[in-house]
Amino acid sequence: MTPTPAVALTIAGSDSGGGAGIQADLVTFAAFEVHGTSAITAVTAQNTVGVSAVVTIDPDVIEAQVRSVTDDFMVRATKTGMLATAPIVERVAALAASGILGPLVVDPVMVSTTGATLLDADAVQAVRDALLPSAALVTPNRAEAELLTGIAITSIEAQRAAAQRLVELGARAALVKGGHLDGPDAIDILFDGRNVVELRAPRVWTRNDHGTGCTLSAAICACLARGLTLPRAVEEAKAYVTRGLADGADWGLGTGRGPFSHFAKGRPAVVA
Ligand SMILES: Nc1ncnc2c1ncn2[C@@H]1O[C@H](COP(=O)(O)OP(=O)(O)OP(=O)(O)O)[C@@H](O)[C@H]1O
Ligand SMILES: Cc1ncc(COP(=O)(O)O)c(N)n1
Repeated sequence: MTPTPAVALTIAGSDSGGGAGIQADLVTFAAFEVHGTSAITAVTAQNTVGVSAVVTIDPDVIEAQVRSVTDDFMVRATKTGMLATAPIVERVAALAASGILGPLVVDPVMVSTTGATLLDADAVQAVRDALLPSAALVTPNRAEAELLTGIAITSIEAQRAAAQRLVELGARAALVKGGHLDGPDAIDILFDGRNVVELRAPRVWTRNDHGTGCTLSAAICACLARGLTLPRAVEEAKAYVTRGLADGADWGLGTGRGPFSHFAKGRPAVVA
């Protein structure tokens, strides 16, 4: 029999194409043998080519979903994804500040791989001012780190500077991802307020990279729920992403930026 799993919560948007958002998060939680719960912030009509419609959910209904989960389950860690609007960011930040979410991984989703806006312009400031102070970790990609810090990310040194700035802004730790920088390796920089760690993996040449950011933050969240330290959680999550990208590199799902593979053989090597 499988022992009772740890519980993680994702507060994010739905991707009808199943590549990113809530769908990627729940599949990733399951891969790490963590029970996944969810609060949906927005419904997107989306596929590998684009986003054709977005409906945001009333903050009261988002809060009700969160409280339904936290009133009944022991949530060990939470991640946020697409938060869409400033009022949603502010409501989620208030829930986080009240202490019911456990360690919070903030993936500051702003634009989809296919170029659609997933966070209103006026919500960026709410992420910076209200949400970052509750984050155990914030995981921006290049463009998100630039918007949040004002630092142009053109090098590893700039990634380090941005990670340090994000910690100054209130996050306990920052992972500035390098998937959108050039070079033979995909290099992410983790700063936990004391140490800088460089995570490096060979770049996989593929068009199937839709959902990698969601998957990375969900995998970190799952590992935190299982009791791993932050550096170990990030290391395990990065390995999961690299393996999945390679596994699905030649897939032909959809005609655009295809979904990431969660079917790589072998279980994630997580020991709590
Ligand atoms: N082609 C690649 N090969 C290997 N690793 C990659 C590749 N692209 C991205 N990564 C890794 O995947 C993770 C997500 O990084 P990225 O910078 O792409 O974030 P993102 O833009 O939020 O993701 P998404 O592609 O879902 O929008 C990081 O660990 C990054 O280093
Ligand atoms: C609902 C939702 N959440 C997040 C993303 C970002 O993922 P990606 O950058 O891979 O498109 C997305 N496209 N849709």
